[in-house]
Amino acid sequence: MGESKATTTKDNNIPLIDLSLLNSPNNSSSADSIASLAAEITEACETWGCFQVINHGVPVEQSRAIESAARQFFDQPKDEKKKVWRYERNPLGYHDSEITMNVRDWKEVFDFTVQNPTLFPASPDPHDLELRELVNQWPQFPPQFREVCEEYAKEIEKLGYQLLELLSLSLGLPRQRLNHFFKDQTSIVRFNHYPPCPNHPGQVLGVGQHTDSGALSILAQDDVGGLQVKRKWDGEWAPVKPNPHAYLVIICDIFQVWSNDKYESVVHRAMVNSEKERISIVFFFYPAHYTMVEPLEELINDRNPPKYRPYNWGKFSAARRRSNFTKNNVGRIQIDHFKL
Ligand SMILES: O=C(O)CCC(=O)C(=O)O
Ligand SMILES: [Fe+2]
Repeated sequence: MGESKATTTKDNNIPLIDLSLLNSPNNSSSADSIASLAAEITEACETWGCFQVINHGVPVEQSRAIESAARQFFDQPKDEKKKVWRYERNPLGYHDSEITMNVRDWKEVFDFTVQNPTLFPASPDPHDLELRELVNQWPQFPPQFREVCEEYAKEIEKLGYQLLELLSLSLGLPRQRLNHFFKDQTSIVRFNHYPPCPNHPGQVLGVGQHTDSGALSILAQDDVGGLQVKRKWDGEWAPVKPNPHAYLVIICDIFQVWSNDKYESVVHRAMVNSEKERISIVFFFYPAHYTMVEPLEELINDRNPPKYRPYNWGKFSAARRRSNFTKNNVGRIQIDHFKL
């Protein structure tokens, strides 16, 4: 008999975690049941660097409303969308020319922040202490676009905190250990729209392989499919099958640093479809701009010394944004630059 190395999660199925314990009306979650949820998350993060959640508490009407608003917005002529064009001083709104790892992506995007306005460094220069207020740009059409986005942001932020607390427990830390980093959060909700790509579907990527730079990303996608995550144990691409009831939770670079590499951010990409357009909606949970990101002191010791030197989230993120505008991200800043 061949030896079986299969564990519960090391197959082709991204772990599915049920959060009904936290989101049912009369939830009487005991410490034990929360601990077992946290243990599921530990395994998922170590094995995959991502997991799906169901019974996540975000009302279905709100996810439907935001998907429909995104679709109606992108369906407009380019000139209409350009009325909320993002520019370097205020990088929120619409744009269509993102570059991932030096390759132009086949997509258009609309971004808004969860806190409006959001305080952010004016430049990546570490000596420049000037801050700027980033202000959302709301389109006139579809009507209620702004309300739909703001309502959704409140719900997805609640889920973000629930996941943050479970992740903190999953690392053996107090439940609210990480919450303070998000007091003045710089989080963004992003709509990604990938038009059909009839000519070169094999060569063009909707978004090239990358890791997300924040703490976690919470991703919803429509029924077309195309998102893939890289399996950590063999480097193969695994498709994330569309599930209208689930979000994909992605461990991002900040968790990799906080956990001193116990959790690694997951590499992912989106393929284009030759016939169908595709939409995804991502919540990027980002801490306050002044956050110094470094391995958490409780998780390091003589045998496990810090693997990263501290970096400033706002400056890091400003440098990433600058490289999007210069359309040249050769040497784009990565957490590897802070590796000890
Ligand atoms: O559209 C997708 O499924 C992936 C999007 C993504 O990875 C991103 O926006 O960072
Ligand atoms: Fe991503």
